Amino acid sequence: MSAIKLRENLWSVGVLNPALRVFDVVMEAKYGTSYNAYLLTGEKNVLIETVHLDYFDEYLDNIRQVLPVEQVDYLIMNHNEPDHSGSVARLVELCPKLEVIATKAGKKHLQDITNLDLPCRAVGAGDTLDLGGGRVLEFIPAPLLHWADTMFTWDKTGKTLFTCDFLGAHYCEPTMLDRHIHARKAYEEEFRHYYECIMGPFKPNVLAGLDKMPAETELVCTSHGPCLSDTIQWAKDLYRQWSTPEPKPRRRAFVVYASAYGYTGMLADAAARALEEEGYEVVTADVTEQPLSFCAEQANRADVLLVGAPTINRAAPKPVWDVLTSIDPIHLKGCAAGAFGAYGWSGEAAPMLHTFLKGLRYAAPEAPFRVLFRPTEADLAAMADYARSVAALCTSKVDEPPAAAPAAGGKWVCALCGYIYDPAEGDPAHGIAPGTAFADLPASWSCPLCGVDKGMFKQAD
Ligand SMILES: Cc1cc2nc3c(=O)[nH]c(=O)nc-3n(C[C@H](O)[C@H](O)[C@H](O)COP(=O)(O)O)c2cc1C
Repeated sequence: MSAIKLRENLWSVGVLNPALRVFDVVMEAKYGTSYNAYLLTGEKNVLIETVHLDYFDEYLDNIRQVLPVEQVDYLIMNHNEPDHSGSVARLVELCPKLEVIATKAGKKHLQDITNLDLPCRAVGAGDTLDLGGGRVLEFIPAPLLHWADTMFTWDKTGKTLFTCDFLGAHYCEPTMLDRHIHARKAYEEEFRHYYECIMGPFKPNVLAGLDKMPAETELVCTSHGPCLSDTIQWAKDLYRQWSTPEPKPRRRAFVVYASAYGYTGMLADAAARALEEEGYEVVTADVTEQPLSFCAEQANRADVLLVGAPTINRAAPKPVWDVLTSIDPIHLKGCAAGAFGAYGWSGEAAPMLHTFLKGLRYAAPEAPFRVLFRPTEADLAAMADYARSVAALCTSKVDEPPAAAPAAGGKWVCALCGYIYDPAEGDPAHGIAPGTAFADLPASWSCPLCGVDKGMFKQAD
């Protein structure tokens, strides 16, 4: 793909990778992808993103179709995953006077990815870059969309928002414009697939990101797939719909199991009955009868998860693992889980499942529950007790009322790395005196451990 003029002073200089079929190890890419990058020209010339290292030469050719690469003044990195930042080191080699711009977390990622001490300016909310000629870029941090370092860059003059992965899709559109997509249905499916795999784990951040998009945006330049102009509202509406939590009047439990001779199934039924009596909305599924997609969805929406498997050849059978490895572990706060199963002599399955669930950071009882061959009535009663003991560990909320305005004096915790800001201690290493309330920290303050912005902190329980 060559350089494409998108607007006055704005060029697409990214590349297509139509042969890609698997992205980030786990994500199918039926139609390949593009590594998008943009060049803003004027008194100062600005590149936004680089591309995957394998495509650096093509990227360079595209830039050179517009201007000599040595004339680029700034490189803005909205997000530093290596598919976008992979070529930064080579670009800096060619343009030693280039100044790189990223969030504080982005600067750190970039240094860890290039292993170089790059000339990088860290920017935060409201910071701007004056390009001369009346063109000023504004930076809008939008953390965890989908990395800690993510930000949007807003070009008010061109009414263009550079969103990196946000609103993107793995799709090759050679013209780079949504209005030219021929296989519309295929693109829409990829748009959804991309949301589910990349943005889905960060739904609250997606809603925050939508609210940060300037209303007058006319062009959205993403980092994968076509730029959006005609379909901005369509894309925003879908992101909002997919990210808005459904009402949850009751806690949900999912009892999922496999069973060769029905013994583990008997335990599953006893657990489901007990949880129903506890007031839970309960779904039960045998993994050999229900599709993995259904089981994965139920596991991800459950407040309490009970996983059962017989021991088969000293392990739990694969279909059960398929469900467990489909769980998105990012938002399991408050959720509880337990493992159970029938066995014949060695009984490894339930302990293995239990260890895995604890590894995902579910609240879990001390031990799994297992029974030799066919459960007795006493075993079924004990299984019901076990299910209740798991439910007792669940602390997830039901239909949470809108968050009250945070009190100024309490502790705050970083959602990314767990660092706790204690007003009593302050952060003297960064000029914050003991006794400074979180609300009084300057907007430029960031997490001393991982570098994310203040906005990533939540009030500690
Ligand atoms: C092919 C096969 C392999 C098994 N391997 C083990 C094993 O390694 N260790 C064990 O404790 N039980 C083993 N068992 C016994 C089952 O775990 C036991 O029959 C259990 O009660 C089955 O429960 P279910 O009816 O829920 O499938 C095996 C059973 C089968 C059919």
